[in-house]
Amino acid sequence: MATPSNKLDIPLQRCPDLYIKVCTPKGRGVYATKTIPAKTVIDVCPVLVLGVEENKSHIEHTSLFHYTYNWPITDFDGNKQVAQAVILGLGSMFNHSTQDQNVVWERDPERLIITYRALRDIPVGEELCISYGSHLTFKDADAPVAPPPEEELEMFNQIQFD
Ligand SMILES: C[S@@+](CC[C@H](N)C(=O)[O-])C[C@H]1O[C@@H](n2cnc3c(N)ncnc32)[C@H](O)[C@@H]1O
Repeated sequence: MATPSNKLDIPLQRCPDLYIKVCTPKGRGVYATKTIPAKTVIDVCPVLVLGVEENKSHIEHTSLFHYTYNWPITDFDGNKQVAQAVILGLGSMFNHSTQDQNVVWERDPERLIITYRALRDIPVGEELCISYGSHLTFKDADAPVAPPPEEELEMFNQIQFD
């Protein structure tokens, strides 16, 4: 058996208890086939960092735009910039959840990978979701539904007089 010998080599790890469900309200998504314990490594994904110009001139005009992550880089003059990166492996399949994120991710800029881990126990059948932050480019299928105004007023009255 060969093991990685260089410290920059990347041992891969993917949780096997997953499947991609198609035709969900968010398109395709990653779901658990078994309960996944908190802190389990879900996937280690290599990334492809795009040049800032390449991204602006080309990628932003394609569907790939909806799959890229911000990626901090330092240019040749030592200036810090935010580039974009395409995440290979399962990373590009995780949908967003505002209220029920159950997967966290961590960049490794030196080795050009992202590691995804379970934030808590994920029960069988649940979708694995990350957070894309607060600037979404689509209508959030998980957004909390605001109560109709009369119901809101009733709730307010209850809080005041109960
Ligand atoms: C990185 S892709 C995720 C995989 C994608 N669902 C697919 O089928 O290829 C990001 C896209 O998924 C969809 N998506 C992710 N989270 C969503 C959410 N909370 N509500 C609605 N659509 C979502 C949006 O179309 C978004 O541009």
